[in-house]
Amino acid sequence: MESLFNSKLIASKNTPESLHKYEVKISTLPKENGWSSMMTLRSYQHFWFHSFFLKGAMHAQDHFQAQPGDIFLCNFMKTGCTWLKALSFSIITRTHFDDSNTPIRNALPHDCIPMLEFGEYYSPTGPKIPLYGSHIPYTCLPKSIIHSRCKIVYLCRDPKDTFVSMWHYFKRMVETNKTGKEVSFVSIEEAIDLFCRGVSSFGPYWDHVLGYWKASLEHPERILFLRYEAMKEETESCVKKLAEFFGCPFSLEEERGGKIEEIIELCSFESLSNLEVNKSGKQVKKDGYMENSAYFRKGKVGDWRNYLSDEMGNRLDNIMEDKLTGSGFSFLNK
Ligand SMILES: Nc1ncnc2c1ncn2[C@@H]1O[C@H](COP(=O)(O)OS(=O)(=O)O)[C@@H](OP(=O)(O)O)[C@H]1O
Repeated sequence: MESLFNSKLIASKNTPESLHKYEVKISTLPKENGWSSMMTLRSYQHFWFHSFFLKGAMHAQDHFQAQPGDIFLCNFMKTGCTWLKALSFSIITRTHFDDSNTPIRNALPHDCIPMLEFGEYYSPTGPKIPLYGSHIPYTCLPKSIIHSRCKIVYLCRDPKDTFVSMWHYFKRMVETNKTGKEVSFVSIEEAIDLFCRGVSSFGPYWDHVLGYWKASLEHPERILFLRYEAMKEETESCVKKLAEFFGCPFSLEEERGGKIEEIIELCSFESLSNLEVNKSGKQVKKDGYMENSAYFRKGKVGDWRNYLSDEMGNRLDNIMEDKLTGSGFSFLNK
């Protein structure tokens, strides 16, 4: 495990100046007004991106130099990356921190593991570990990630729960904006129409899933494909799988000493959502802020039923199934 800490992080951090040329390019790309007047989406390499993420993604494509020992935690938005980050960070740093002094107790998991498209190539808190998060689709990842053969964990989630989670998250973002302008936000009915057309942050969701799914079939030793629902149902076996995949499996002694349970408990929805930092902390952004509590809404499987009719749910399921046909992956299979 020591080697994980010694891996060299090489990157050029982005700056407002270095991002300017991307802003110019982005302004020429096809656009959709998206879900809100403050969230224009731009089409780039067959996916829809919010300009803010796209700037960072383009900069990463040009400048990010992955190292063979780096590990990327990738997902479409709202499929559980806060949880995956907390678990992965805890697994990898378990010989450096224990339950009482882990940075997870005092920082949002997103502040422990940097996000590639935010241009944060170094974690603001905690040790320099070669873990990164990203929502960038597989085919749009910086080439050095593919060529250096680093490991990738991909987490997906039932599309209906993902959509509902996303709608709530962006609604909250719009409500806390500081632009001083009146900002519109779509109804859930309009939003699902857009989602079903593939128009959502990092959408289409099906192409996002397919990119990583196909890559995981081609390179199973390098890409671990996980589902949120399986993590909920069999958390222990997923945590063991992650540790093995990261190259730091739990020893018998750790297993007997309850290390796995300790990590699962620390990273559970109940525990994380009740930490002071996650109850009252905020992520300050250009146009406002996002309360850390927005990353911990309900954490339930099947919550979509409280917001979508059966007809809306079936429509989304049918579109997803249609797009995934022939891939060997289906959200309808367990
Ligand atoms: N520890 C833990 N366990 C289980 N589920 C959890 C956990 N932490 C966050 N969540 C739920 O994950 C949803 C947020 O997804 P992401 O973390 O991917 O959001 S983001 O893309 O980083 O903004 C969001 O789902 P919804 O509750 O359905 O909105 C969170 O509540």
